[in-house]
Amino acid sequence: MSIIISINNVYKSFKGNPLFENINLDIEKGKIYGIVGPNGSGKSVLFKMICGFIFPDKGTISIQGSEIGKSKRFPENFGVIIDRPGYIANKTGFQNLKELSLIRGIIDDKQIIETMKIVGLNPYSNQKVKNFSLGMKQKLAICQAIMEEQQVLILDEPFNALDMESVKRIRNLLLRLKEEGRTILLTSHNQEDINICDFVYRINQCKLEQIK
Ligand SMILES: Nc1ncnc2c1ncn2[C@@H]1O[C@H](COP(=O)(O)OP(=O)(O)OP(=O)(O)O)[C@@H](O)[C@H]1O
Repeated sequence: MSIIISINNVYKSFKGNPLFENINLDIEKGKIYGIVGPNGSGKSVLFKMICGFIFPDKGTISIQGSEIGKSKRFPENFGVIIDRPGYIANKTGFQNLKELSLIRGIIDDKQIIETMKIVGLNPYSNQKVKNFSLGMKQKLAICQAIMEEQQVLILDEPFNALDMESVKRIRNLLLRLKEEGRTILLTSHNQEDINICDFVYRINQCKLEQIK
């Protein structure tokens, strides 16, 4: 068993209100983890701490053995959807993904086009992102999270705003990515989405309670 993310005795509060008290979790490579809990229970905060966007008050989070700290960069090889990504409104979906791909410079146009087709977006469309529906923007967010074959996917409500057929398509895609050995953490309020998870944890009274 290979542990890719390790959460150790993490405590996090905002303005004296605790969200997490001494939580521990080891995330195994090549599995899908679901995090559930009511609105405001801390799902997004947990994901932000794993990505190093915010820091625990106490405890540590390690990615493949190296601790995320204030001096460390965003973990490499993470594909992330947390909050809605900012897009360049006057550019097409392809142009937006192309801009993002230039940051790391590791994929070519063909890979962007392939990824767009996989999620059900037309890579050749002239439609600008400002005219995209919510579901189309969500598909674009999924594209940026997976297009560089990121090995860990941190997906906060990835099925948001998707129609039923698209939800099925993305669920199957995530299962396929898992078979390739990618590790996926997701949140959802829908039980059927949670069914694709190997392990499920519920945030309950500031703890992570395993329910699957
Ligand atoms: N930067 C911040 N400063 C202060 N409070 C914050 C901050 N970020 C999150 N919170 C608070 O932490 C709590 C948990 O927020 P979070 O967004 O993680 O909830 P969630 O479980 O993802 O909810 P939802 O299901 O609605 O998406 C909320 O009460 C929120 O107001």
